[in-house]
Amino acid sequence: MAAVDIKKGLAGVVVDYTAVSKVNPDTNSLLYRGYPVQELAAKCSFEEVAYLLWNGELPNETQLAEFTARERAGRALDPVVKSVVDTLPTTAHPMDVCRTATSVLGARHELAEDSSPEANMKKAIDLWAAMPAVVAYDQRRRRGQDAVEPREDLDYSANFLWMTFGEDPVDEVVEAFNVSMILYAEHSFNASTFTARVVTSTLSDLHSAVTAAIGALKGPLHGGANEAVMHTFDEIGIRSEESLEEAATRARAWMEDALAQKKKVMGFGHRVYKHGDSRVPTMKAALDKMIAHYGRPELLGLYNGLEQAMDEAKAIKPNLDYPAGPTYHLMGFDTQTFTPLFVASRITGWTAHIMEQVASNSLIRPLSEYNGPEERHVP
Ligand SMILES: CC(=O)SCCNC(=O)CCNC(=O)[C@H](O)C(C)(C)COP(=O)(O)OP(=O)(O)OC[C@H]1O[C@@H](n2cnc3c(N)ncnc32)[C@H](O)[C@@H]1OP(=O)(O)O
Ligand SMILES: O=C([O-])CC(=O)C(=O)O
Repeated sequence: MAAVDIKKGLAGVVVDYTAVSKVNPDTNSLLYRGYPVQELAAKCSFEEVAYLLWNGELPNETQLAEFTARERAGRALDPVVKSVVDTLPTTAHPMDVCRTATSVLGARHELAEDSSPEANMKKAIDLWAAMPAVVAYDQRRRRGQDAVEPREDLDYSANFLWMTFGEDPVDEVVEAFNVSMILYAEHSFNASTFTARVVTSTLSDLHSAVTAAIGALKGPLHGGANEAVMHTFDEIGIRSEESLEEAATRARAWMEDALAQKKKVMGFGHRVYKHGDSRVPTMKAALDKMIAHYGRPELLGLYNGLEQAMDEAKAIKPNLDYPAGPTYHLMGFDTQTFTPLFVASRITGWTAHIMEQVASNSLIRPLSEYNGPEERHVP
């Protein structure tokens, strides 16, 4: 039998063109529609970046005003979604809640079966606008709290924090949250985006594709890693009375032990970047600001200790989920809510890819090499 070149995990396989983003591991850079992500994070609101991903250009003032008005008009918690969420146990994983809510919103959308460019753009904006209410309400109901009404005077990030915590958000926190939303928005053919493109390639609808993408993002080898990072911190033990150095020493010992046991430590490594994730320095700077804001140096100790021990032992660098996890923890999100925050952001990238797939579609259907039993017959 001739040897077949199996590309396990599709590693290194170029599947299609995309104009949405460029991940370049050689220059350690990430461009959204040509713009370096660090510049977008420093100079733009998440709304501007969402507009860019969907339209290919940054909005002018008039376009931004019209776009933000559309987003603000779609923020309220859909009463049917709320009633469905209320039937789910509070022990349900928030990613399952997000996935279910997306499915309900799809089934209820007046353009559910329309995949024209105009319909898909409307569905993308509607879903993106609706998701913070779902994520925020789900965290609140698990804490025994009622839903909070959205505020039209706040931007996307500030309103997200408002609807989650019901308190006026602090500018510094909003800024760090906005950075995380921008950095999480898009990353070429990652597993969840590819999932969305596979579903779209069968000419299925946008909400079906996003529902499937949420399922793919949930796993700890992908978006679920931001939650897993916090579980690592919890396992090591967060001790607020501890100094940075003491925390780092304990974290180093934990990592050495984990690696000796050949454990995979979530928040480290990447399929494409081999010398560090382009987004980490920007997210780490946001984390540093939050550590200073909340006065929690021991978290930086844990962060540094794990990073240094991993680098020394295996030269594997952190990915975006590593600084994002403790940042969201400091802001007050439940650990299980971290990946749904990623969902709210990545809806922009997923749906940009869905629209690109529709515009230049070919059914995605690779081949496999059979290695089961030889042909046989029922006795
Ligand atoms: C936003 C995001 O989705 S970013 C990714 C988030 N995911 C994680 O943080 C999960 C942890 N990381 C990993 O599992 C991997 O690095 C992946 C899945 C992200 C990329 O994996 P791949 O490119 O398939 O590399 P693979 O898993 O084969 O690892 C290559 C080697 O590095 C090791 N390695 C890679 N990541 C890690 C890690 N996080 N901890 C320990 N060892 C690791 C592997 O054990 C393997 O070692 P070996 O050759 O001795 O067997
Ligand atoms: O690109 C990947 O494989 C995973 C990732 O970092 C992302 O989706 O943001």
